[in-house]
Amino acid sequence: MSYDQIDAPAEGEKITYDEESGLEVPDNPIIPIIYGDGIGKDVAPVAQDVLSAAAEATGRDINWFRLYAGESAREKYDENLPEDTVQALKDYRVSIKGPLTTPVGAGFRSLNVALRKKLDLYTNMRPTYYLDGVPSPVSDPEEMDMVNFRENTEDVYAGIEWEAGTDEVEQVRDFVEDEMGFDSTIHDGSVGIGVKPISEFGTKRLVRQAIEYAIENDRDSVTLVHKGNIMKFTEGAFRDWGYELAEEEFPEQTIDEDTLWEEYDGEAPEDKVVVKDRIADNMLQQLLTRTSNYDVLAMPNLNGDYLSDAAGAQIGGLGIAPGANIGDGRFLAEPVHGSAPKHAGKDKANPSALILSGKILLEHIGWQDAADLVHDAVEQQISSKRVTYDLERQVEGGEKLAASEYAEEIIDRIHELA
Ligand SMILES: NC(=O)C1=CN([C@@H]2O[C@H](COP(=O)(O)OP(=O)(O)OC[C@H]3O[C@@H](n4cnc5c(N)ncnc54)[C@H](OP(=O)(O)O)[C@@H]3O)[C@@H](O)[C@H]2O)C=CC1
Ligand SMILES: O=C(O)CCC(=O)C(=O)O
Ligand SMILES: [Mg+2]
Repeated sequence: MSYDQIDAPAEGEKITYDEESGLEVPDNPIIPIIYGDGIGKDVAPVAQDVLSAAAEATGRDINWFRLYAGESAREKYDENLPEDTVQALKDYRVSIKGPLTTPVGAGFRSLNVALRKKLDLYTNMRPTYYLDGVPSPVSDPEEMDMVNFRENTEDVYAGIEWEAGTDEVEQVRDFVEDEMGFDSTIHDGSVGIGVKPISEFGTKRLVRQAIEYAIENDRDSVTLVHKGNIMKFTEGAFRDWGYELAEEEFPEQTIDEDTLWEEYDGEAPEDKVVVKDRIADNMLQQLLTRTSNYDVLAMPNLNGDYLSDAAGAQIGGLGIAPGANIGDGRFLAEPVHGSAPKHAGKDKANPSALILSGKILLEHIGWQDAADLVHDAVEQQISSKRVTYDLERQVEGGEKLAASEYAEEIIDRIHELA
């Protein structure tokens, strides 16, 4: 396998994939890593060290393959997302990345979204769970144990939009008003117009992953989160296709909420996953008021983006909220947070979100023992109150550590726990 400006590590083997048997993972895999922009450059190298320590403590060896995107790629390649990077992510299948900055209002489109689309990583899975000792603005943060499945390739993130003042936007306006009959719906004068595609295919493969996850992990419910009362033919269709998929493909394993009450008096049998739906604005308050009623959530792209940051705030904030992008035979771990430019280059941002994203990666390749070590070491470290600035400011008696010091102490704990 040859690339233009990068070389794969000389040591290590490739993770391979077969549609029938899934991933084949050697004990010395090559795993690509993109450090990312902003705080990515602070948290990624130290998270990498923590994950290497967990692998070594369980008798394995990760051979990291550094790839470039965003600022680092502009320096090396004079472009944002080189073909080398995309090709290596495809070739090596299981990877991890830090955050990449996207300019607001103008400039290039999101490289994070581009990667998800180019690799067809159609699900963004963001688990939100409580770690002992984590400070939280709510009284019962331990009630939060949700896994968000966010559709990753369509919705308003498809990037189909036209800028105010262009010929294109005026053509779209004419089409919408004159040919589609929405006369007087759009205000006169400057306007930007976007398109929100939500497909049956995109919805069903996302909801399928969410239901499969719920079944495999013994979860109680899958909630479809949508704004289908207003956006009837996009988010409303998302809800309808979600229920349809559950009925078509999981008739024995799922029941809907009506059946739950009519046949089971609100107590679902142990072997059934309840499929229900909530309108998105209500869901955002239910996160706070009825936290323990929710388990696995499945939703279109924008709802999932908003909801995962809001849920993360309840369990300590973006500094500890992990995630991963998942497709068929491809996986890219990535925290919920962005590049937080104002904290960049100061060795202060919390690396836990990226470390715990790496924990999802370890689980994905079947290294549960290494994943457990990472989880336990991070939890112990937070309970010790020796934490990064974001948690220190919320913990009584906390001591502030640099990101690198915090990660070193986690590595010491991994060695002690192993
Ligand atoms: N997947 C990706 O790569 C993502 C990229 N982005 C991009 O990142 C850029 C910045 O976005 P922005 O809206 O500021 O959101 P960010 O998630 O980057 O940061 C928002 C705030 O969250 C807190 N925070 C985030 N990460 C950490 C961390 N690791 N440790 C401690 N605190 C943290 C900080 O809060 P405080 O200052 O209060 O301490 C920070 O100011 C944008 O260009 C955006 O497009 C955004 C989200 C995801
Ligand atoms: O790509 C970006 O810059 C932002 C994306 C984002 O907020 C997310 O995926 O959570
Ligand atoms: Mg986001």
